[in-house]
Formats: sequence, C-alpha cells, structure tokens
Amino acid sequence: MAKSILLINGVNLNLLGTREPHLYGSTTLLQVVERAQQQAKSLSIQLEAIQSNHEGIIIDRIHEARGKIDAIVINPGAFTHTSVALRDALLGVEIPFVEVHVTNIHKREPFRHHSYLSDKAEAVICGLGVYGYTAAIEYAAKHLKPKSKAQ
Ligand SMILES: O=C(O)[C@]1(O)C=C(c2cccc(Sc3ccccc3)c2)[C@@H](O)[C@H](O)C1
Repeated sequence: MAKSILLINGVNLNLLGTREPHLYGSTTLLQVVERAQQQAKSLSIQLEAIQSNHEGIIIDRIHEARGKIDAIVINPGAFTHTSVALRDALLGVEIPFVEVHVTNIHKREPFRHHSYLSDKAEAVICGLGVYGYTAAIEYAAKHLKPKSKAQ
C-alpha cells in the first residue's frame, strides 16, 4: 500500500479557515497539514504537503513526484473546474490520486459541479469539511499502491 503521499492544496486554499467559515469551516490550512502529518505518522507513511496559487508550480511538483510518491491527495480549489493541464499532469505521472473538496461542490454554483479530475480519481471526497482530508489519507494509505515506478 502507499508508503509516501503527496498532499496538494491548490489555489486560494491558503485562505482556508480565514474566510467564509460557514462554507469552509474555521480550521486553517496549517492545522489541516499538521493533522495530516500526525495521521501519517500513525500510519507509518511519509507525507509531504504543498499549497500553491500557481498552476505551473503544482504541475512541476507533480512531475517531480513521478517514481517517488505512491499516492496523491489533492484539493485543487478552483483549478478543479478549469485545469486540463492539471488533469494531464496527474495522468502523465501515473500516480493514483484522491480528489478532495471541503465543500459539496455539487450543492454549489453550477460552474463548480464539473471537475476535470474526477473521472480519473481513485476516489472523490466532497462535503465532509476538512475531515475529507483525513478520510482521503486513510484511504490512500490502505488502498492505493504505486503504479510502475518511473523508467
Ligand atoms: O470545496 C473545496 O474544497 C473547493 O475545492 C475549494 C474552493 C475554494 C478554496 C479556497 C477559497 C475559495 S473561494 C474563497 C475566497 C476567499 C475567502 C473564502 C473563500 C474556494 C473552490 O474553488 C472549489 O470550487 C471547491
């Protein structure tokens, strides 16, 4: 099963917990990452976390993960609904991934209902608040195995 997980948070998620708490809750991204690290330690897995507002930086980090990371947990933020490039990067590195959304995107504005990633995700978790990250990491650690290592 996955021994190394890359947790990716995309655009605007640095604002998590600071604005619109009725939608996104009051837990900050720092707290989410701290909890994820504690969870990873309890599962004996390595976890690295990044957040970026820049699509290309996220894509570069996904490329770097090829052959090194066993699974990805990603909340792309608004890139979910816009980024074919992010989809292509995830498909290109052949690393299984879980898509996470703090909110239930299907209960929000119509433009949030479509994801460029969901049909390729091993699992999609949305609407569970920040617990979605916990569930995603647990699932990835116990059910996802690395695809063939990079040549
Ligand atoms: O629910 C999510 O986790 C989501 O991925 C997260 C999003 C998100 C993340 C951070 C900020 C914002 S918008 C915002 C801007 C300022 C203050 C509060 C929220 C949206 C949305 O863009 C997505 O449609 C849904």
